[in-house]
Amino acid sequence: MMKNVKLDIAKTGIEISADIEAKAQAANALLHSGKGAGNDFLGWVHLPSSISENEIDAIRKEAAKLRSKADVVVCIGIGGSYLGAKAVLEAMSDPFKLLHKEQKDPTVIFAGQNISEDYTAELLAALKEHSIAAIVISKSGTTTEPAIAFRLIKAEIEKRYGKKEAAERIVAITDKARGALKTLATQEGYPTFVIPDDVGGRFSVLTPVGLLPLAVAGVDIAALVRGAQEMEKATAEGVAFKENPAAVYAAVRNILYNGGKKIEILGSYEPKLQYINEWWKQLYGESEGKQGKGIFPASVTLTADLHSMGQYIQDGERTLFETIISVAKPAAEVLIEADGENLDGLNFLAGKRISEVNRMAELGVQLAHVDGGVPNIRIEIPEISESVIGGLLYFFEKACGISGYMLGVNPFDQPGVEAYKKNMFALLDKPGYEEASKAIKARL
Ligand SMILES: O=P(O)(O)OC[C@H]1O[C@H](O)[C@H](O)[C@@H](O)[C@@H]1O
Repeated sequence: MMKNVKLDIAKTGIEISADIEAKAQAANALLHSGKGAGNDFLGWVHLPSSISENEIDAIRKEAAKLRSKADVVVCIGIGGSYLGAKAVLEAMSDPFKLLHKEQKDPTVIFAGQNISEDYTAELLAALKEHSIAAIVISKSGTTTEPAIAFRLIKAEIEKRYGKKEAAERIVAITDKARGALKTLATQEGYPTFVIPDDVGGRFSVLTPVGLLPLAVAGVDIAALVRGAQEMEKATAEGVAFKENPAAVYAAVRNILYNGGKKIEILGSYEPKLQYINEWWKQLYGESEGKQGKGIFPASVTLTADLHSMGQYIQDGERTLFETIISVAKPAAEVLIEADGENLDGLNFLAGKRISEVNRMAELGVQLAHVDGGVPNIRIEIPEISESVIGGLLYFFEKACGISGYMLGVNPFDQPGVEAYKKNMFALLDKPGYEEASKAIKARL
C-alpha cells in the first residue's frame, strides 16, 4: 500500500523499547476491543470504513442544493463542530481565491466560533451583498457561541427569503434526539444530518459535520474518506508496530513526555496546513490535558514563525519537541530567475524552485533544533490532496486514542471545559444559576 503518512523518528534520538512498543500495541488493541475508558465514544475508530455511498450521496445532494441557492454559505459551529471543516477547507483552498474574478464554488465562511460583536457585525454587513445559506452544527445543540450566531443568521435569512424558503437554505447537523438545536430544526422543518452518539466532536470531521461544509465548498469528500479508509487499515489492530505510524507516533510522544518534554509544537512549511494545527490542538489538548497530565499542544507555521518563535524554540526552556508535517511535492512550480544586476545577491538561487529553498530551510531548521535539544518528529505526506489529508486526519485521531490510553487518561471526555461555562452563565444570570450568580459576582 502506498504510504500517505511516513513517520521519521530518527531525529528524536529515541529507540523505542520492547516495553513501550507492547504498551502502544496494547493501547491500540484496547481501542479496538472497546473495553477502555470512554468506550461509548469509539464510533470514530471504524468511521471511515462504515461511511456508505448512500451517505456520501445524501451529503452531496444537500450540498448541491445549497450551492445552487447561495454564493456564500455560513457554517456555524465551534470546537469540533468547526475546526475539521475549517482545517480541510484551508488545506484544499487557494488562499487567494477571493481575488479571482470568477468564483466557481460558493464561499464557505465560519461563524459561531467566537462571541465578538465586531466579527458578527462585519459578517452580517458583508452578507448583505450576497445570496446566503447556512449550516448550523452543534453536537450537544446547546453550545452558546454558535447558538447566538445562528439566531442572528436565521433571522437574516428569514427576513430576506421568508420562513418557507429559509427551510431550504438552512441545514442543521446535531444529535439525533437531544438538544435545543434538534428541537428547533424539527419545528422549523430544516433538513438535518445526525452526529452519531458515539463520535465526540473533536473526532467528527469525517461525519456530516466536516463533510457537508466541505462538499458545499467543492472539496472531493469521497477522496477524503477514501484516504481515511486506507489509514484505518494501516493503523488497525494486528498491524505490526513498526508498520503502524499511529502506534509509533504515540509511543515516541509518550517517551518524550516522560523524559520531560511537556510541549509539542506541530508545524509545517505550507501555510495552507495552519488550521490542521488548530484542529490537532483541540484533538490532543482535550483528549490528553486532564488530571494534571498531558503534553501541551502548540503550533507554528514556517518559515514565518522562525522569525518570531524561532529564538525560543532554539534556545528557551528545554521542554519542547516538535513534529513537522513535511509535504514532499508542491502542486505548482515557480522558479527563481537570474537577475543581471544581482543587487539583492540572490543569484546563487537562480534556476532553483522555491520549494528547494523551502526544503533546505526545513532541513537546516531540523538540524539546528535537534542541536539545540529539541527532538524532531517528521511526518512526510506526498502532497496536499483530499485523500492524503483524509489519511492524515485519521492518523492523528488513531494516534491520539493510543496516546491517551498510554498516558492513562480517558481520551474521550472533556470535563474541564465546563468550568468557564458555569461562570459565564452565572455572570449572565441564566435561569437556574441564581445561587452561582450571587457567589461569583461577590468575587468580582
Ligand atoms: O458541537 P457542540 O456540542 O456545539 O460542541 C462544540 C465544542 O464545545 C465544547 O465545549 C467542547 O469542549 C468541544 O469538545 C466541542 O467540540
